[in-house]
Order: sequence, then C-alpha cells, then structure tokens
Amino acid sequence: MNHKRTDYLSWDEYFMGVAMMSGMRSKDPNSQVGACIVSEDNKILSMGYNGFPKGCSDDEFPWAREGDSLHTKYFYVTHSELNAILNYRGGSLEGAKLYVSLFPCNECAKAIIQAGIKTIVYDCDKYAHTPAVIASKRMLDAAGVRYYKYNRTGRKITIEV
Ligand SMILES: Nc1nc(=O)n([C@H]2C[C@H](O)[C@@H](COP(=O)(O)O)O2)cc1CO
Ligand SMILES: [Zn+2]
Repeated sequence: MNHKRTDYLSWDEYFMGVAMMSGMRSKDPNSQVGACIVSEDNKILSMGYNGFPKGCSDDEFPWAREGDSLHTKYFYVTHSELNAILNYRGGSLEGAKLYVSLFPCNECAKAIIQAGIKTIVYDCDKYAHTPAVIASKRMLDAAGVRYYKYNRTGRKITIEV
C-alpha cells in the first residue's frame, strides 16, 4: 500500500462537517446551527453554535418560538456565527471564510462584514424569504462578501464517541 487514500474528506466536507458537528452542541429544540471560521490557507480559527450567553442558564431562559417576546428565545440567543466570531481571540479575521449550516441573518451579516470575513459557505437557506435574510444579502452584496451554497456530496460521516 504505497498510494494515498482517495476517499479522504474534501476541504469543504471537512469544514462544513465541523460546522454541523458544532451545531450538535446546541440546546435549541428547533434549529441547531453551527459555524466554523477558516483562514485563507485552510486553518480552522474558530467555531460556534447557537445558545444563550454565558451565565444565562438553559434551564431559566426560554426556548419558545412564540408568545410574548420576553418569553421567547429570540431576545436572548446568540447566533452560531456571532459566537464563532466572538470565540476567536487570536486577532484578525480579515480575509477568513465562514462555513455555516444556516444562512446568516442581518445582525450576523453586520458582524461578518465588520470582522473582515470575505466568504460565506452556507448549507440551508430556509429563511431566505424573511426580511432578515433579504437585508443580510443586501449588506453582504454591498460589502463585497461572497456567499455560495455548499454542495452536499451525500457522504455519511459516522463517528463513534
Ligand atoms: N443564521 C442563523 N444562525 C443561528 O444561530 N440562528 C439561531 C437562532 C435560534 O436559536 C435558531 C433559529 O430558531 P428558529 O426560528 O428556526 O426556531 O437558530 C438562526 C439563524 C437564522 O438566520
Ligand atoms: Zn444571526
């Protein structure tokens, strides 16, 4: 056996796989979102998933989607993309790529642009019709942030832990 393996993970499978696995940490009962930030030379810089800020207990803050706004998750949850940006303590994210399992909202788009992230690879775009995502794309387009949909290869990755 002196030939290299041919069925190794591609860069995109690897980074989207890491983003998706990060999303598996989320306690959100409806949407588990994961993000992975990668340098221009394919080094993983940071990861994140959607959850409440430090000190805001999952047992005390609400995961509800509907009802009085103070009793839904939306005021409290930090999105995976923002968590990934904030989790990075190493300096600049200028020129980095973001792999994310769900298209970024307008608030995360602002943080992505201001952090200097230049490319977004996303998997799902289930909220494409919402004002938050339409506004997000408007800002990303204006700022010259490139985004493209991840091409699923259908590969099943099974890890026994
Ligand atoms: N890009 C995103 N990244 C995220 O981390 N989220 C989080 C916020 C919520 O915890 C959840 C969306 O909840 P739901 O409305 O699908 O039940 O995903 C949401 C979006 C959508 O723009
Ligand atoms: Zn967001």
